Amino acid sequence: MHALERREAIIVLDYGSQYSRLITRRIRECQVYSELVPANTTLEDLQKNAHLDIKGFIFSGGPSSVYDADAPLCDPAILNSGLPILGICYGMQLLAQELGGHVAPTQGLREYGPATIEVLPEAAEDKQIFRIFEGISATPQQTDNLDASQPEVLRLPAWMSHGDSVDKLPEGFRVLARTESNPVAAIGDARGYIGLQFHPEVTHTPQGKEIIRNFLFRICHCEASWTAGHVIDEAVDLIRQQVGSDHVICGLSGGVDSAVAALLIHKAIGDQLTCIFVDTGLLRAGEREQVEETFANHMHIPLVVVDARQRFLDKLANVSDPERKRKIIGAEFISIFEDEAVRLAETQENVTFLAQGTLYPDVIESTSHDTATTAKSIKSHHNVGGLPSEMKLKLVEPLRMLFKDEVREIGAALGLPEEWVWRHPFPGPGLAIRVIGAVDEPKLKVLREADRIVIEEIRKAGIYRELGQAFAVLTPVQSVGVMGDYRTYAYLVAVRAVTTGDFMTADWARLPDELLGRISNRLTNEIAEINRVVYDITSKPPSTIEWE
Ligand SMILES: Nc1ncnc2c1ncn2[C@@H]1O[C@H](COP(=O)(O)OP(=O)(O)OP(=O)(O)O)[C@@H](O)[C@H]1O
Ligand SMILES: O=c1[nH]c(=O)c2[nH+]cn([C@@H]3O[C@H](COP(=O)(O)O)[C@@H](O)[C@H]3O)c2[nH]1
Ligand SMILES: NC(=O)CC[C@H](N)C(=O)O
Ligand SMILES: [Mg+2]
Repeated sequence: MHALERREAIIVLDYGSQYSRLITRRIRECQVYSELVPANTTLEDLQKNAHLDIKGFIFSGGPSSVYDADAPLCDPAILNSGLPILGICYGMQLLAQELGGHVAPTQGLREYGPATIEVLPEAAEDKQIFRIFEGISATPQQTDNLDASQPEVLRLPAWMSHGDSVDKLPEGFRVLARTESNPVAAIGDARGYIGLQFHPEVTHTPQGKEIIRNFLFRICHCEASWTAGHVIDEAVDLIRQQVGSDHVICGLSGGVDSAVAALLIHKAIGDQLTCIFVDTGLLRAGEREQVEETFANHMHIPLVVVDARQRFLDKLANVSDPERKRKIIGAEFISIFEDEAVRLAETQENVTFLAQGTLYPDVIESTSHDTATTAKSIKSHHNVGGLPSEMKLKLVEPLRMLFKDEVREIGAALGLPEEWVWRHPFPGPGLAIRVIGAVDEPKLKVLREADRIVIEEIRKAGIYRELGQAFAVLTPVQSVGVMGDYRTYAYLVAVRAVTTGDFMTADWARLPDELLGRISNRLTNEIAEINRVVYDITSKPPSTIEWE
């Protein structure tokens, strides 16, 4: 076992919630180290990890019901460890049942989505138990909606997703909050056992992060000391351990993720690294030149540029199914990396690793490759679910457990130029998944031009940084127009701009009318193949950010 530095940790037991890893991520945002482990992990297993100084546990939500015969439980030694435990949703129900309470299907309304919890004023009487809500208040906006005749009740918006409820408390517990339809929305006892029926880890529970902070700092007495510097040191250690003296090639795309992956690997193994940038022909206007120039100026790592434009176009000819496109592109990338590894092997020994800037959202939406979860597959991101089943190179993915904003923070700490840190993500399959349907060079040309105009106008309006992503989509729809008294029959382009923090959920951006007008004007005036422009006003969910 590698000797990692011993650090305070909160262990999250995963009962299968979509949000399990969001919990660990929220904890890390509070600068406390956290690990997600399968629900059947025992205290003894955990104690074998010398680097963990466990300060408390969180039981996640999950799809099961605790009274089912096959419901996942927890190691009794964890319950008896004397360490604080926060149970969320299923986790609260489990905690309640295992400590002698009772859980049953909810009488009356089940709760899915937004709800309002009322923190009971009498709960504040016992300061020890009330620590989880200490110092929490409604925002002025939330207070505006309050009933003035009941000023003492603290009402907070919260995200709910449950059909079971705790109907009998374990001994020593008291109810801390309720909702209109559920008398037990939060419970606690003096030892630091807390149950929340709502999800504090999602952004739809605005005070959720404060509640998690209370658990970490007031109940578990953690110190806020886990920083980007630690994450870097640890990643560097793990890379050295995994790679040894072998040579790594790193797929570099010009995006922030692969740049940060390359910097981390370079820090770990120096000149055992070669970066490879593939010109897929599916890139945006000027992108190749830009990547070459920025890389030469800022990174001191050898870069190989592969011109694979024709290869990709040939493979994609007449393919219109989005999943097939993604799989073809994923396989082509790998085949190119393997060819390059062979070429490099003429001058380097043991070229055995391929590094990618894969992030957690790529992993979770692609498949349940992540052993600790059972989430459903949405689309095959080319670098995860789109990978061929047999690969000659072994993967190094130092960012696989992180979210975009965490990667940006690490990039900044590693000295990546700000311009690069804040670049909008651009998917590896590139314009191929923004030309809806079959891809060919004439369509790519139209879209490349459209994309350039959209981004140019957004930068001019000074709102590039505020947006998570912005781009144009070339639809296969053609419609009738009139230009200079002529009839036109040309393409419909959709403009998409979203705001998001972690790219797991996103909202459509409320772009100013004038900006939308200018974009529409320029697209139709400057590109003959376009005579109609629409703006995409769907959030994710139910849509995704990309159209394919
Ligand atoms: N043109 C390319 N050449 C080489 N590798 C690429 C290319 N495009 C994508 N990749 C590889 O696929 C991975 C995933 O791509 P993805 O677009 O998610 O990440 P990124 O480009 O590094 O960052 P961002 O999400 O900010 O665009 C990259 O980290 C990189 O390893
Ligand atoms: O490297 C990538 N390979 C892919 O196959 C891929 N598909 C989507 N994306 C990017 O992932 C984020 C979420 O996108 P979706 O909401 O469309 O799933 C957004 O930032 C997308 O641009 C990809 N990135
Ligand atoms: N999201 C959850 O954790 C749900 C827990 C439990 N299955 C319920 O419906 O109440
Ligand atoms: Mg990219």
